Amino acid sequence: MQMSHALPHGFLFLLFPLLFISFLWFILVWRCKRTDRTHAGLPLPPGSMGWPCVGETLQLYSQDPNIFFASKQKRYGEIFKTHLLGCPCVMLASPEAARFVLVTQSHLFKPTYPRSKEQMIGPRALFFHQGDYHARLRKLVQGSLLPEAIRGLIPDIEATVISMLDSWNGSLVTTFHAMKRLSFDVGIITIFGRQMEARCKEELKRNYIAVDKGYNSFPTRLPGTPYSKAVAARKRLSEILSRIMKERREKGSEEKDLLGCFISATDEKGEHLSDDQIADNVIGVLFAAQDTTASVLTWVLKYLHDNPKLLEVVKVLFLGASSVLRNSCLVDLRCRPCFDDNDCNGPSQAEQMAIYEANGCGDRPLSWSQTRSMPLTHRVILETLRMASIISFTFREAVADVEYKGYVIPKGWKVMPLFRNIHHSPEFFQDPKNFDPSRFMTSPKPNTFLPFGNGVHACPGNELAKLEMLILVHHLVTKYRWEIVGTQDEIEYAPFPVPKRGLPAKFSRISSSDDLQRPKQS
Ligand code: HEM
Repeated sequence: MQMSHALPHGFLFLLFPLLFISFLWFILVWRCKRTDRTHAGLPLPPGSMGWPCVGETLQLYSQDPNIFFASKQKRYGEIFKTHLLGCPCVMLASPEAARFVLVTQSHLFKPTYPRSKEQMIGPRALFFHQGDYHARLRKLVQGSLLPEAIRGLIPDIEATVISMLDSWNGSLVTTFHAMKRLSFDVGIITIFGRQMEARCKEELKRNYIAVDKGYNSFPTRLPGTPYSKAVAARKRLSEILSRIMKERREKGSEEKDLLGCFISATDEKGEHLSDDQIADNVIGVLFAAQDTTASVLTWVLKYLHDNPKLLEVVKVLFLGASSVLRNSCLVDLRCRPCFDDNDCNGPSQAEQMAIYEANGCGDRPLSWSQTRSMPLTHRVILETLRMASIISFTFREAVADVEYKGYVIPKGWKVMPLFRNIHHSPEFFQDPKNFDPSRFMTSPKPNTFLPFGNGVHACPGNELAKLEMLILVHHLVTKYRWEIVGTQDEIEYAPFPVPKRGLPAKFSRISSSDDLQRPKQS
């Protein structure tokens, strides 16, 4: 009796887990088979979906994400599938594929962001949208960021750069944090013009910093967590912005800054944007502008620091000095066309010290045309954008089953054009690991250089970002030297890649008798 009783118990004890595992296995196989079958007979792209539920998320986060993407591309080619953060994804690593998703078939791929991030920035910000609403907002933002619109901002950006550099003099600075402060201030100038009251700016800044801190934290409303503090700060930001808008409307002011454009804009029915729509877009632009520009600026400083001969040439590339240049740059710059006679003849090639001297050693402000005549510095910025590729990829979601090169990208799947893989491919950029601004002497092949994205959502702030960088580099290299402190080659993700610990560096002002006035004749 006892025996016959014991047997079924032991059997059941084993049977239930076995049944449960078989059931899970069946669901998994069935789901895979079903997705493989249901898309017009086309196969899914090659690749691995990893473990049930977690997919390949652990593999991605347990190593440098760029190694994850690069090794996948090596194994599967330019299009492959994976499963990350609970979502099936297709990754695309060719210029042609990036153009397909972002430009030619962009209507089949909508922008997609985690809900918590969308709520934090504001769901009416342009980058969450497609179609008419997006086009309307984009026209306004783009209009305020065109070269004609931003050239008037130079004196204010320059004043901000000069006072910031002065405040760093003699101190140890976390470069990335300092650059964040700079790009925040430039964002404020662009949105609110030069008139903003100091008290109001401080209030905006304090709350914006709280939002920024909570933005990448775990999204829980538990009191005291960075996320819940960020939510409260975000609410206060909306209130502050409503107050500013009310004051402007009451005064009847017709400012031409971005906020002014938002306030005065009407649609075809004559309707204005609501305060919430404006607030979400103001905060959206600040977010889009700050960490991106700050990360790239941090890398510019790192690359210039690591390439002293290049720094020398950026400072002092002056007329008819090709022989001097050759001596100074041949040493380790692998004298390519940009550093020989062809490149240094002609006034457009005289670089930072020449501009500094032409402006009475900094007595007169930079002009727009001077910022357009910094070709080597400009190439340094482009090469930094390529090398650092701070936006390694972007996300879209397929709104229908889409066929690409004989594969199906199923509706609802995330689609990720991999900018960094393209920027680091030897097929498009020879010797891609080498920092070599001269490669931008000729334009890159179409769709191979996408630091600002491409298509309807491409970055409208790219000219402003470059202008800010040119102004900073001008004042930095003509008046300061900087030494990086501590480890130099590790990277951290904040969330964009930046040098470890934000690149701590010591800045010191150079007196006019110092060695920067003329290149060393080595
Ligand atoms: C070096 C600095 C910057 C980089 C690398 C950068 C990069 C990008 C990229 C790659 C996109 C497209 C994202 C996508 O397609 O999913 C984008 C969009 C955007 N960027 Fe930038 N950006 C920078 C600076 C700025 C600045 C300074 C501003 C504004 C002042 C700005 C405003 C925007 C906005 C509003 C969008 C969304 C456009 C839309 O959805 O239509 N960005 N940025």
